[in-house]
Parts: sequence; structure tokens; C-alpha cells
Amino acid sequence: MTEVIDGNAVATELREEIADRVETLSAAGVEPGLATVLMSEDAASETYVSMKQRDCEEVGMDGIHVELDPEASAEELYGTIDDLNDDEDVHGILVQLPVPDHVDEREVLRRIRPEKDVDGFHPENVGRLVAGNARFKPCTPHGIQRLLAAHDVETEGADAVVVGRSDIVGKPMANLLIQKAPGGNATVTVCHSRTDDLEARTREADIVIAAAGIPEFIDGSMLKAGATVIDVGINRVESEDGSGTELVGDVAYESAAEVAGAITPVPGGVGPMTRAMLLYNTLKAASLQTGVEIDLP
Ligand SMILES: Nc1nc(=O)c2c([nH]1)NC[C@@H]1CN(c3ccc(C(=O)N[C@@H](CCC(=O)O)C(=O)O)cc3)C=[N+]21
Repeated sequence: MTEVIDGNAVATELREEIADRVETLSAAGVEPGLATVLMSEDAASETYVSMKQRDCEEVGMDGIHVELDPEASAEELYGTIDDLNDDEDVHGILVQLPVPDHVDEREVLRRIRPEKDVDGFHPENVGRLVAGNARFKPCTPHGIQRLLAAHDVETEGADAVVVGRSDIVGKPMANLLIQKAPGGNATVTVCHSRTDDLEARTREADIVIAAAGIPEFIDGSMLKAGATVIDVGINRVESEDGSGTELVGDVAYESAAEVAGAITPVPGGVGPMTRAMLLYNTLKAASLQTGVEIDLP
């Protein structure tokens, strides 16, 4: 039987442990604070940011939300970031991506103080991750690492194929999987939409991470029997019966589940883990900034 990797269940457990550590911090007079900044009227972005705020509430963190008009100037966004950088009650800052075209995304990521960069996207934090000395692991790859561990999927010595080369998922995922550390020690191949004979590579993989952002890109015919399949895709597509839209992953679930040993669903797989790791990074940020030590879960 194919094992379904339940991201909601693993995330719920982790949130409980995080809530416990938040209590430890608050007994020491520290209330971890996460600021989310939204400069978009995109419905999906609004939904994700409000989920992140709800998560904060659930674990006892202080959620601060700032919304900017998508037509506002880049300087206004930079000023908002500067204010949050200087605010002692804010331990983590997340600027929801994508930002409007007239805003330089690279400048946004550089502007956030690395100590508050809970996405792990600041060049200093990217460098530290690559050097094996991560401060904040990016939330999606870190969440995937936790999901694999929770389901006893051995990465050491495994052949892993990462499909997708984005700065927020593919690249950091490949880096974590090759690290000399628990959850690493895999042999990693990074593929993408232009890879020649992709299926020949995915068919060799013990672990496939599908993160190309292409709906149902990976199907069962491309998998080795018993492989672990992690679906990072969140594509909103028109539903087959024409009744509206539905969420599909980068994996054709039905066909892949017939071949895979274990597989994550969409929704309810990687997404909830991404959000849980954001809370984790905020917890770590609050501890580092205040010097109040906690056992990170
Ligand atoms: N600075 C920044 N950091 C991010 O981490 C970031 C971002 N910008 N921009 C957009 C993407 C997307 N993202 C998601 C996280 C969780 C779910 C999630 O929890 N999804 C649920 C529900 C999905 C639904 O119902 O729409 C699930 O998969 O079960 C989705 C999407 C974070 N992102």
C-alpha cells in the first residue's frame, strides 16, 4: 500500500511543540513577533498571508500585518521594512512574494535584517546555508526535510532528484539534501523544465521532489516503484467538470500513487509544513535576538 504523507498531521504536532516553547519565552518576558508584509491584491497571496497570521495566533505569537497598495512606490516598501527592522517587538519579517514589477525583489530581500529574515532569502542567509551553517533554513525545503524524517525516509545514501531550480525551493532543497548532516547525505540531481530525458533521471530516484511549478508534470510512468514523492506544486487550474478552479500539484497524484511507496497530497502535504517552519524560524529568531535560550523542537 502506498503511504500517504500527511503534512497537516506532522505540522500540527510541530505547532504544539512550538506553542510550548513560546510559553517558555513568554515566561521570560518575550513574545515572539512575526510581521507579514503584503503588497499585492492577488487572492492567493491574501489567503496565504492570512493563514500565516492565523498560525501565529494559534501558537501564541504576535502577528503583525502590514498591507501596502500595489501601486505604492518601492521606497514606501523599503521604508516599511526599515521600520520593522528597527522594531524590537518584531523578531521575524516576511515580505510576501511576488512583489509588483516596479519593486526590485533583490533589494527587498537584501533590505531585511538577516537576523529577522525568517524566509532565509537574504544573501547572507543563503550563503550560510550553502556553507553548512544555516541560521534560518528556507521554510519549504526545511519542512520537506522534517516530513521525510517524520516518515522515516532515509536520505543518507539515497538518490534524490529535485525537479525545479528556484531560489526558494529547488536550490536550497538540493543544498540541504547534500549536506553532511541528518536529513542530508543524499546523492542529488537537480533537474528542471529544460532537462533532456527527465524521466530517465526521475526513474532512478529513491526520492523525487517535484518543484517545477508545472501542473501534473510528474506522473507514475516517470517513477521507480516504491519511490518517495514530495509534491511542492500548488497550481490553481480549471476543474475538469468546469465548475470552477481546483488545486493540483506538480505530480499527477492518481498515477503516481500507483507506483510510489509514499507520496504527499496537495493540499495537505508540503503547504502546511512550509507554514509550520515559518513559525519555527520566528521562534528561533526571537530566541537569538533576546538571548533567551530554548530547546528548538
Ligand atoms: N516571502 C514568501 N515566503 C513564502 O513562504 C511564500 C511567499 N513569499 N509567497 C508565496 C509562497 C506560497 N506559500 C505557501 C505556503 C503554504 C501554503 C499552504 O499552506 N497551502 C495549503 C492550502 C492551500 C490552499 O487551500 O490554497 C496546503 O497545501 O494544504 C501555500 C502556499 C508560501 N510562499
